[in-house]
Amino acid sequence: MIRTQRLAATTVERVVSGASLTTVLQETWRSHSGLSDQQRGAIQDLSYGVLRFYGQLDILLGLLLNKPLKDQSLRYLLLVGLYQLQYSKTAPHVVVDSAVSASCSPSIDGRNSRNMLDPRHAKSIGGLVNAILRNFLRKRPALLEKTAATEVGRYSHPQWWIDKLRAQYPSRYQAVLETANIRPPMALRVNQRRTNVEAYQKLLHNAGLNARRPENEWTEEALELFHPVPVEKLPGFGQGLVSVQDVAAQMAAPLLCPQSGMRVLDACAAPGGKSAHLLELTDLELTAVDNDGERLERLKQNFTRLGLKPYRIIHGDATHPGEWWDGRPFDRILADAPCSASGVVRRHPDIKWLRRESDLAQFAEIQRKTLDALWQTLVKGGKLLYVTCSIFAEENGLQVESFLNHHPDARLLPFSVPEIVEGQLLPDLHHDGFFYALLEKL
Ligand SMILES: C[S@@+](CC[C@H](N)C(=O)[O-])C[C@H]1O[C@@H](n2cnc3c(N)ncnc32)[C@H](O)[C@@H]1O
Repeated sequence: MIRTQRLAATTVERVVSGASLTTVLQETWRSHSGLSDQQRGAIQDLSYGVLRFYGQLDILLGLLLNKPLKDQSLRYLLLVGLYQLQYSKTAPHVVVDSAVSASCSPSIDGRNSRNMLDPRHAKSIGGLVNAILRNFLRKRPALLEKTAATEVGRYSHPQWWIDKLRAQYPSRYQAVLETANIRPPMALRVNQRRTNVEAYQKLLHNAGLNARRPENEWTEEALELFHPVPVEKLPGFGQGLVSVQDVAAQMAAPLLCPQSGMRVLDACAAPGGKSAHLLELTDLELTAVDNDGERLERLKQNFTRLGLKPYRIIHGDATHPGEWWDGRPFDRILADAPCSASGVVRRHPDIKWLRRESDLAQFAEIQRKTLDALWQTLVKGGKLLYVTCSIFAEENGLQVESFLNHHPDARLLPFSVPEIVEGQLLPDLHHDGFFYALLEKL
């Protein structure tokens, strides 16, 4: 466990310094190729867990320290230890002993080598780690109460994020914040070109995996697994029977109401989840555009796995359609714009610590440019579905309001889904947070 604690600590440290969790983990797997599946799973669990509760753990650690720690790697190791003591099933003495050993053994990445050179220093660091973690165990109820007296400690989100949600959703912000710290379910989209929900549910059952239809009736193809598993364990995954996709994300394709033979543009398409769903539903002349070449490769792999054939895949910029558009207007456009991703924090707990409040204005500007540019490529009478996985009004309701003010030839169409309130679907235990606006060109 020493190694997993250390690597998780390094991972969290790098994320808090500005790197994305997915990127850091990928680099860790590459540079530590000898890790077993179990070790990888443990490092991943610890890193996700610490980031989920980073606000609370950071305040707890502050209460346990007499003065701030200079050694940052030690600080992150202690956060990992506190997370394990509070949230994991590992026996407390195992967590503490392992953290003590991890703190005074030579670092995996070489940064702690001075401890190895000076045994007295190593001993005093080990003693400090032991004292802090045992102090937490002794004084846990009082410390937790003190931590929960602050909003950051209670909700483990940055204060600006909490303030914004409180202002925008006065009666629902607490539930939204609490839900964001709960592990998400694993939702599947059954490829109706290859099988159907009932048949796939049986396949899952035969493989010892149980799944249910989601309570809402938003999409016909969704299943929710009782227990998440790696995709390789899903029967027929490689043969394209199924994809992993949140239930709320599965609303996009039906909301766009595509009809057979239509010219459809997915302008921010990679890695292709919503494009693939569109093609699974209907025969379309689908153009998939994205400005990220690597993500487009993943889109191509997904289409191949699912047996789907788009009309064109274009490495291009949605804000400059003149560079790739053939001039024939589209009947339907999906604009799943880049956004803060504040609605998918359960799946990506790093997001809440990486985002700055000032990022919202930048996202809103890219979204505005994307909408303005794509509108020119839509046929009269055609529909554009604007989507974000954000829960902030700046990227959602306010963005669409401003668009409608500047485009007299646009009309906002209503949805018949009661959970979508003014376009916003807030996250809950069963799905992520999304925003949807269906605009018709008059
Ligand atoms: C929310 S993700 C799309 C997810 C995708 N629709 C799906 O369901 O799998 C947003 C995408 O927009 C792409 N993007 C960002 N800016 C873009 C631009 N100016 N032009 C085209 N694509 C862009 C990003 O590379 C990213 O893949």
